[in-house]
Amino acid sequence: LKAAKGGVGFPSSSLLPMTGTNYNIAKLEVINNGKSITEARVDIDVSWQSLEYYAGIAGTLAGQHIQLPGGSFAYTRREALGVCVGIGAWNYPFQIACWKSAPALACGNAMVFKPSPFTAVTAVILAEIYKEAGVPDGLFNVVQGGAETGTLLCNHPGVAKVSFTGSVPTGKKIMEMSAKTVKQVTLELGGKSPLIIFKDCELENAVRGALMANFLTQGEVCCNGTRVYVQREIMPVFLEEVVKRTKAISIGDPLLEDTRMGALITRQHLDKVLGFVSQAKKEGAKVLCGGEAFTPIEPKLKGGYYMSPCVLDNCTDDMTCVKEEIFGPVMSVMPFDTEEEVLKRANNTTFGLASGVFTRDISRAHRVAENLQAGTCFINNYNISPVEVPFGGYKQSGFGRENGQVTIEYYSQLKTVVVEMGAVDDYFNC
Ligand SMILES: NC(=O)C1=CN([C@@H]2O[C@H](COP(=O)(O)OP(=O)(O)OC[C@H]3O[C@@H](n4cnc5c(N)ncnc54)[C@H](O)[C@@H]3O)[C@@H](O)[C@H]2O)C=CC1
Ligand SMILES: C[N+](C)(C)CCCC(=O)O
Repeated sequence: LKAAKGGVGFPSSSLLPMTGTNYNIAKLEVINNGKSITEARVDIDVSWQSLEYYAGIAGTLAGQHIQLPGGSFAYTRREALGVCVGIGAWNYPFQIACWKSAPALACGNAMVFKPSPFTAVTAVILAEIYKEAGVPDGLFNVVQGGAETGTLLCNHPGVAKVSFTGSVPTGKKIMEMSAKTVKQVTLELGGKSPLIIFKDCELENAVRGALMANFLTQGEVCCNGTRVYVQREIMPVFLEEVVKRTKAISIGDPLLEDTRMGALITRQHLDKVLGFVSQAKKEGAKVLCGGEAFTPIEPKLKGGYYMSPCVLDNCTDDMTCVKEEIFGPVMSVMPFDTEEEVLKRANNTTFGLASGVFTRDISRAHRVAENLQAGTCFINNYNISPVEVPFGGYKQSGFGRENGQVTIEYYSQLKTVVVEMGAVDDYFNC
């Protein structure tokens, strides 16, 4: 925890080469994932905040006392589920491991965590941190592997719960496997979230919000607001600003302080994202900037999986780039005229992870938030996720929540104890 906070090293770690105090988890996460060091630091901050938050909540877990007639009473106890499995995605490797294990351990469970094979390293660092903090052996375990390992964990009869972050197709398989022994399931799946920008917005904030909604972690974020609906009157000025700033994003060595966009996760994934851009062009979208493989000047970065962030104009709701999760730095922009129309279009998706609205009209903001079918609605910002605030999906984006007090309910079960203070009824008259 100390290391996460300030770069204080762990003497016992075999994985972290110690070169002073600044070789910290964030740096390792950059090497793990490819995101910029500036972002990785935020991820690690959010991670230790999650550990502290649930450590605090652990002492507050309580049941209810219910009085019954005749002096009898009942009480409820919040108890652990048992062994919980966490299966993580590669976009927020350390943070996901914390978001799952912190509430799990706070509720008295053990956790077996399987990171994505693309980002295997930092979950092991978390295990070392827990060990140093005094967590007994076996309470938090990291198992490495891919789909086969995940399948074994989900089918294991000794596992009480599976918490999964990843794609919708894998989430469906997890649910199916878990059904065999009635395991509880939390699913944090994909999205194609709408971001609605009204003409009365604070434009500067709306433009910044659109960048936040699309370009963090190279666009590989499940709750990204990739369908950007802009009220027609402000479309030209919005596009001008958003394109100007998108072009100015510094892409390159993610370990450098000035870099704001690093490399995508794999060559295959980069090709997939570039394929979405080609398909968008074929379907009539106009590339206003980016959407191409990018080669940084430094020779050592040649062959890296970089691409320039892309803004697509002339998009319509039926295009592939507007319907499917791209999971890369590609923003699709569409005009709208009325609130009623845009709400219908925004909700016309099988996903429901997040949503956003920019407006200065307070009534409109809350009305839109109420009517958007998504687990989160950001008003006048996007993609901020304080640990106190529940995060999770509607529709095929999943169910269950992470963060916030409510997550306790997803990692515990309620026992009712009924106490008779009088005689037992002679009901059978014998
Ligand atoms: N919602 C989100 O945060 C994420 C969404 N995705 C989406 O999924 C796409 C594919 O990325 P992947 O890493 O292949 O995601 P994925 O959903 O296949 O994998 C996520 C995790 O599940 C594990 N897994 C895969 N198949 C499994 C199975 N049958 N049983 C149990 N565990 C299994 C993986 O090893 C990994 O740890 C991305 O391009 C993106 O569109 C990917 C990562 C995160
Ligand atoms: C931290 N935040 C909100 C940008 C993304 C967290 C969800 C994810 O795992 O993609």
